[in-house]
Amino acid sequence: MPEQTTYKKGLDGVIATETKLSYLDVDAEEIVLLGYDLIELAESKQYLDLVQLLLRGQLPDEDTRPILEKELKKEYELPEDFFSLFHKLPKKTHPMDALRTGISALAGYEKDLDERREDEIRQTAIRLLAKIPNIVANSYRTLHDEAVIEPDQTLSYSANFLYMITGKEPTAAEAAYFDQSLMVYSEHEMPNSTFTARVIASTNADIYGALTGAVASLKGNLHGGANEAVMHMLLEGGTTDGFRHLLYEKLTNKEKVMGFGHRVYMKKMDPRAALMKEALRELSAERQREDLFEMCEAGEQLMKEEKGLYPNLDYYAAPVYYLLGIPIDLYTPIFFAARTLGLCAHVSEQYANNKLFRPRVLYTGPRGLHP
Ligand SMILES: CC(=O)SCCNC(=O)CCNC(=O)[C@H](O)C(C)(C)COP(=O)(O)OP(=O)(O)OC[C@H]1O[C@@H](n2cnc3c(N)ncnc32)[C@H](O)[C@@H]1OP(=O)(O)O
Ligand SMILES: O=C([O-])CC(=O)C(=O)O
Repeated sequence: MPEQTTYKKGLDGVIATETKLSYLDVDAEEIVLLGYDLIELAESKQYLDLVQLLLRGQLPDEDTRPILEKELKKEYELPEDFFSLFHKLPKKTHPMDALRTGISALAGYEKDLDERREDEIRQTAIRLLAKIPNIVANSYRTLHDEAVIEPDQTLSYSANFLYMITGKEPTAAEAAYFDQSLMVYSEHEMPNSTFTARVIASTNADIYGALTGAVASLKGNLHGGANEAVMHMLLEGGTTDGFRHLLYEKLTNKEKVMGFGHRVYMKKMDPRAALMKEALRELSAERQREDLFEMCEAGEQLMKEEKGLYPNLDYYAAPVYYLLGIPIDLYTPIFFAARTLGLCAHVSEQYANNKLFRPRVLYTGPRGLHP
C-alpha cells in the first residue's frame, strides 16, 4: 500500500506541479502571468505580446514585435489539400471534434516529432499558433460547404482570425475586442485541459498528442464548452424576464447554470469576466443591444442572490462573441485557439523538467475474491 496521503475528490486544491508560467492569487485578485497581472496586460497589450511573453519569457518591444508577427504569418498556411480531410467527416461533426482531428492530423506533417529541445518546441508552438485559427475557421466552413477563406497577411493576427471566421474584414474596434478576449483566454494556471496536456506530455508523448487531448478536455461544458452553453441559454431566455424565469427553473431542478462558479474563484467574480463584462457593456451600446447586457446583468444578480455564485469568463465572453457575429459553435474552438499559447508553454515546461504523472488511488472495491 502507498503511504496514506490526503485524498481530494477531483484533486480539489491539490498542487499538481511547479510552474513559472502562471498563478491564480485569489486573495490579491490577480492572475499572475510570469510576474505580470493578466488583466493589466489585457488592458494595455495585444495577444502577440503575450505570445512573446509566454514562449520567450519577455514582452516584446517595438523592434521584436514585428519579427514575431512575421514569423507567425509565415506559418499561416496549412498543408496542401488539408481541408479535404473535413469533407470526409459527417456534416454534424462539432467544430471542436473537427479541431481535435485537425490538430491530430497536423502531427504527420511535423518534421521531427521526437524533438524535445525547448527552443524547438517553442518554434513548434509558433507553427501551431499560426495554423490553429486557420483550422478553426476553415474546418467550420468546409463542414458547412462554404469556401475556405485564405488568411490575409495584411491584417493583424487577431483581425485575420476574426476575418476568416466571419468572412468580413473587422473594424479596428471589433478586432480589439476579439484580441482582448484571446488574451484573457490565453493562460490560466492549471485547468483540466492544461493538466491533461501536461499529463500526456509527461509520458514523453509529442506536443500534438498533448494538444489533441487538451481539445477533448476543453470541449466539456464544465470547462470550455460552457461558453457555447451560455449563449444557448441567453437565446432561450430571450428577454430579461424570460432569462430570469429560465434560471429559476434550472435552480429548482438542481441543474448547473453554465457560466457560473469556478473551482478556484468559487465565491468571487473571475477577474477576466469583469473585463469581458465591460467589453459587453460597450459593444452592446454600440450595437443598440443594451437588452442583451441587461439580461446578462440580471442573470448575474439572480445567481448571486440565490446561490452566492459569480460569473466566470465564459459567461461574459459568450455574448461578446455573439455581438461580433461569431457562430456559436465556434466559441469553444476560439477559446482553444487562444489557450494554445498557454498549453504550448506548459508542455514545453513539462518536457524541460519532466516527471511522469502517475498518482495512486483510494481503493473502494472488493478484495479476496477467487475465480
Ligand atoms: C473558463 C472556464 O472553463 S470556467 C468554468 C466553466 N464551466 C461552467 O461555467 C460550468 C458551470 N459551473 C460548474 O459546473 C462549477 O462551478 C465548476 C465545475 C466550474 C466548478 O465547480 P467545482 O469546484 O467542481 O464545484 P461543484 O461543481 O462541486 O459545486 C459546488 C456546489 O456549488 C454548486 N454549483 C457550482 N457551480 C454551479 C452552477 N454553475 N450552477 C448551479 N450550482 C452550482 C454545486 O451544485 C454544488 O452545490 P452542492 O454543494 O449543494 O452540491
Ligand atoms: O481555471 C479553470 O479551471 C478553468 C478556466 O477558467 C480556464 O481554463 O480559463
